[in-house]
Amino acid sequence: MPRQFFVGGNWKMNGDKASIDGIVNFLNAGAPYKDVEVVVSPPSPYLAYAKDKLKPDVLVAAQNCYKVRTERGEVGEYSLCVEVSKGAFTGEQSPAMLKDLGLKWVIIGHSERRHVFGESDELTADKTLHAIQEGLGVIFCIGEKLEEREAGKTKEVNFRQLAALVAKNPDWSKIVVAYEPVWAIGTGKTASPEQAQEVHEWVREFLNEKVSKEVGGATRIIYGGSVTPDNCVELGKKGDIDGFLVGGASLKPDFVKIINARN
Ligand SMILES: O=C(CO)COP(=O)(O)O
Repeated sequence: MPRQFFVGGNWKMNGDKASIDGIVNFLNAGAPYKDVEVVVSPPSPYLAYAKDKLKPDVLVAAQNCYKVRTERGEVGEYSLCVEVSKGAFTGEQSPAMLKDLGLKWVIIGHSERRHVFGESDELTADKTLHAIQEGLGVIFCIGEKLEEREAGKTKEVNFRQLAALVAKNPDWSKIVVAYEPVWAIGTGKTASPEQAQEVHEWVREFLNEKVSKEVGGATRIIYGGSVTPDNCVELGKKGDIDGFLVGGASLKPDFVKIINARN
């Protein structure tokens, strides 16, 4: 089955009601989005505001959520992943709450969470598991830093981040993998279509091998890092690039061109 193109807009910590009204206007004015899944991700305080105004073919994702709690068995023979829908975790939001808002997606493991807030591979995998257990889809971000790429560690870093999730045995039908090389995020330095395709191919091979050929073939692997209306068409022509996760350019009207990169 062909993989449906997927375009996400990650607004990060940007926007207020007035600017969100503007984004909603250009997204709602676009012709019905065909053959592409469109998901935008406002900051938490605006999730409900944006969702209420957007037309139904634009879905809304949160940018973060709480994790599962792992409990060891009595004799340490097994571990149990416990979902936590509420509790004393100041500043957190549970997947159950996101579902209650009618959201279908959450972004997890963005490099800004990993590197600005120090979130580990393990925590990222635990958050992903929790979101999936609650029925949400997860945009699971991976990517190497510039010094890691220069040290020849691109494959190793991306595989390590993925392996933490593979170890949790998640439902892969709920996961979109976003390859976002850290050196390309917000820098204006896009990975070339060839550079991105190379890593996407590695990721697919990794999933083929470590999970199954079915999962490798079906999982959407999207690219993020300085995607613009000017470079999206060439990137989107590559066989293993199944869409984009867009930061800065998702706040501007030309985002609609990126949504339609394959049309
Ligand atoms: O981090 C990104 C999307 O999650 C990419 O950001 P930019 O498109 O601004 O480089």
